[in-house]
Amino acid sequence: MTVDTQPAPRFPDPRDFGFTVLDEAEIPAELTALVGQVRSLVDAVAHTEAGPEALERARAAAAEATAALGGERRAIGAMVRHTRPDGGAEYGTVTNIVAGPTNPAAPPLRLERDGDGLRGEVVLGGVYQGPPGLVHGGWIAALLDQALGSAANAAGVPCLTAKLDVDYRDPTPLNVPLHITARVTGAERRKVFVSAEIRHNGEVTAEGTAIMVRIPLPG
Ligand SMILES: CCCCCCCCCC(=O)SCCNC(=O)CCNC(=O)[C@H](O)C(C)(C)COP(=O)(O)OP(=O)(O)OC[C@H]1O[C@@H](n2cnc3c(N)ncnc32)[C@H](O)[C@@H]1OP(=O)(O)O
Repeated sequence: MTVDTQPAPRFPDPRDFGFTVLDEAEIPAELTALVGQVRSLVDAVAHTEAGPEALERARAAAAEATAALGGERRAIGAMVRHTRPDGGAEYGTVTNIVAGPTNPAAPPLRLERDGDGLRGEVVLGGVYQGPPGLVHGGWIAALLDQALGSAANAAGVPCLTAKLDVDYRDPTPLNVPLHITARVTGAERRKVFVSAEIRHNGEVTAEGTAIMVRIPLPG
């Protein structure tokens, strides 16, 4: 493989390309608490065996909570900036389905730099179930895609996934810590090659490799 490009040291500021960006510190604590509460609600609803009266009370309370938000919506594409301890900035969409801090449907997965790559830990509960007691294969792919994309983007250039390969090596259990690692393994022209693993108790349950393609930026 020819490695003929070097990653740029800094990811471009999305504001320069017309995106709204908020700093993660600007997310109100009340919103973070609400997101956590809704995650608990989704888990409770998915697994409830409550009777009709309790279900109707819960539905009415949920409708009231929806109305309380007043229809004020953040724009699609809004981004959030995470400032690393070294002062560098990382960006993601604020409602990213895997890692978005305001998305109750996101587990969420938080990835931190670790040497040349990224690592993170996540616990997926019953709402991520596929086969009995196991994480849905599509969500395993989603976790890997996020880790792979984040590793490529952490190298400093915006990329999109062009090709994703997932090797499901062992069942991935629910309700246990899953350790995720990802790293860039090479680059060739606009292609960035990345590799990631999900481990439980030190054993690899799934591996992913991807070809990410760098997006040409205006100017
Ligand atoms: C900001 C923080 C982000 C946080 C992480 C987010 C993680 C989530 C990541 C995602 O889920 S991204 C969303 C899913 N992916 C997409 O929606 C991408 C859809 N596809 C496209 O938009 C285009 O196909 C793409 C930009 C990937 C490539 O189109 P281009 O027209 O720009 O590229 P082109 O066809 O010129 O190919 C450039 C190189 O890539 C190679 N390539 C393109 N598609 C490929 C493919 N599918 N498989 C293998 N190689 C591929 C192609 O062969 C070529 O290689 P060479 O330089 O060797 O000639």
